[in-house]
Amino acid sequence: MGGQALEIIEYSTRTALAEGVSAALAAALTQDLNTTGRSTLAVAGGTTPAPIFDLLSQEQLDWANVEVMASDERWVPTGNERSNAKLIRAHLLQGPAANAGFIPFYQEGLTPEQGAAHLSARLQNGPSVILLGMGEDMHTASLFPATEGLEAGLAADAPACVVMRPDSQPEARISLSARLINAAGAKHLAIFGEGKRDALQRAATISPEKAPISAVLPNLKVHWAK
Ligand SMILES: O=C1O[C@H](COP(=O)(O)O)[C@@H](O)[C@H](O)[C@H]1O
Repeated sequence: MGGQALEIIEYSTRTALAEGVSAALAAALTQDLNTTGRSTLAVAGGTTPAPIFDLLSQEQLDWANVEVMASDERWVPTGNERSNAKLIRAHLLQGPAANAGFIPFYQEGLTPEQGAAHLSARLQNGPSVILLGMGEDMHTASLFPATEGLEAGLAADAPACVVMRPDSQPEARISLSARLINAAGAKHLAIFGEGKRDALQRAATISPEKAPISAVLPNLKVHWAK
């Protein structure tokens, strides 16, 4: 496998990364709003993006015409500490950005499969702007290596959303498929630490089945800080 060229924007601090990524997302949203009057933003959950959300939420954008969703969700109620929706509500849908719409993935009373089917019907166009995260195991969104459901999530004709039940995780997940992620006009990845940078560089030489992040590398803008 030849490997894919990676352009990594390095920042001297995590704060500088948050400023840079927030500005890049705001610029991509502004471009959409100026050209079509609307935009859709998907964002990672987990431990990395809260400082980016805090800054982005304060941008003076036409948030009423922006719809926000997670790149993936743990199948837990919104009040649960592990809910990505809870993180997004607490850090992104605040201040001016409180005017944005929000598309929740978790639906009380539905199985993950039912939830994914509903979302796939609703999200045919997918997000225009996306902020991804990545684990050291090279998962992105909730496309986890060597997990049932990954083949469907990587397929060229994948539905918008797939269900994943990674052995390493305590609950089922719903993830945007690689097809939908790659359809976004602006794709950003924010990662911290040497371990994730090394993993990303390794992933560029490995198949998506073993390193799902490698399925979304084309046109991906990578932001890294120690
Ligand atoms: O489980 C998840 O993991 C990834 C990476 O999270 P981090 O805590 O290592 O930053 C995240 O991008 C994804 O949205 C989340 O659900």
